[in-house]
Amino acid sequence: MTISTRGAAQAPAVLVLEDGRTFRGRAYGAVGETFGEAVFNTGMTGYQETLTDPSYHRQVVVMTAPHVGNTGVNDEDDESKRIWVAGYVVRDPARIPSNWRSRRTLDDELESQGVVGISGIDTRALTRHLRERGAMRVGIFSGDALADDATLLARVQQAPEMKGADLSAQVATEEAYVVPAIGEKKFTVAALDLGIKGMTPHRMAERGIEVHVLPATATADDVYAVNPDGVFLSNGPGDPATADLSVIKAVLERRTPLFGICFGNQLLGRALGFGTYKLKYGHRGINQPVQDRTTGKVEVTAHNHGFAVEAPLDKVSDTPYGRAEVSHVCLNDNVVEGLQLLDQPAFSVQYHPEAAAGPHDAAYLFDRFVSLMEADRA
Ligand SMILES: NC(=O)CC[C@H](N)C(=O)O
Repeated sequence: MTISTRGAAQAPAVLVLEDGRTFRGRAYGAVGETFGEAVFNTGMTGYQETLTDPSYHRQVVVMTAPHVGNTGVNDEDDESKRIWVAGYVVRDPARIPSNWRSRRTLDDELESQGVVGISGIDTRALTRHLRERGAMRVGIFSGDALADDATLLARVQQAPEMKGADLSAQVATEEAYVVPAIGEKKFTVAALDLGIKGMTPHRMAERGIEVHVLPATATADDVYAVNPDGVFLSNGPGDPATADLSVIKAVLERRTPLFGICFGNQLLGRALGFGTYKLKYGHRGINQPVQDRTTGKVEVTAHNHGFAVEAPLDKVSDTPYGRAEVSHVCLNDNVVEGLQLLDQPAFSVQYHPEAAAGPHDAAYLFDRFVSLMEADRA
């Protein structure tokens, strides 16, 4: 058992929002300074998956769950090779992790990976502030980085914004790699890594798909070099308005079965001619209600998105690649959560059917992708 000796003994830390609101607490993880976009995640479980989700690159994540770190850090649940969040904000860190898989404490893991965090602040007040004012830039400062409030505020206001940020290439693999099919191989999929989570190729592999994960900079020639039955567009950080759409357009031209998740949904939307916009504070958590309008069924789903597609909910749209419609919608706020083309085998969702962490209600979407590839072959 590892007992954290820190907690209240930690150095003072301060969190400064770009509108000047300030919260004082204790350093959690590394001591130092960090900047990013302040966003809140409402998941009661799954902090290890959250921390290692590359889509959180350059974001400071505020956990609304008041007690974080209870199950420590294990060697199985990482979604990528490292922690990506730019900073971490918790109310009450667990000092004694308790789980049969736990190998390290969360604060030790944050410290060893150099992730600056803060604990002991009123995360409910901070979340309500972000909900009312919207996601905004933030800084966390401790140790030598502490200074007077005006100096810290000026530094936060100089940090880069999320709008306009082109980040996929910073988090994606540089080299292509293959995730083999589990059991009999039935299909080959080329997956564009825009910030992919490890569970996603695994969910495909479980269905007999050999997944060729390609760098974010892959060209259409790279995609077709693997002779794919289908193409997959991953999740990823940053503003979808900055992404290059040439590969997606080439795939749509050739009518290859296409499935996208999250950033992938936004890029498919943009390739179809829809806009994307920044939500006020985004959807981040594992209990978001979504309706699949193609079946009427409601599913509880995992989300992590700050941008969304702007597409008409009440009519079929004509696009350069045929008719398209909104297939999924969030029941909390009517945000577009999925798109499907009616004249060719392409669809996408704004949320996370790979469910790491999260409920498994949306796993059928991987089966839908398999069905499209089967039909395309027939
Ligand atoms: N998880 C994702 O793919 C996030 C997509 C995009 N960066 C957003 O915040 O909306």
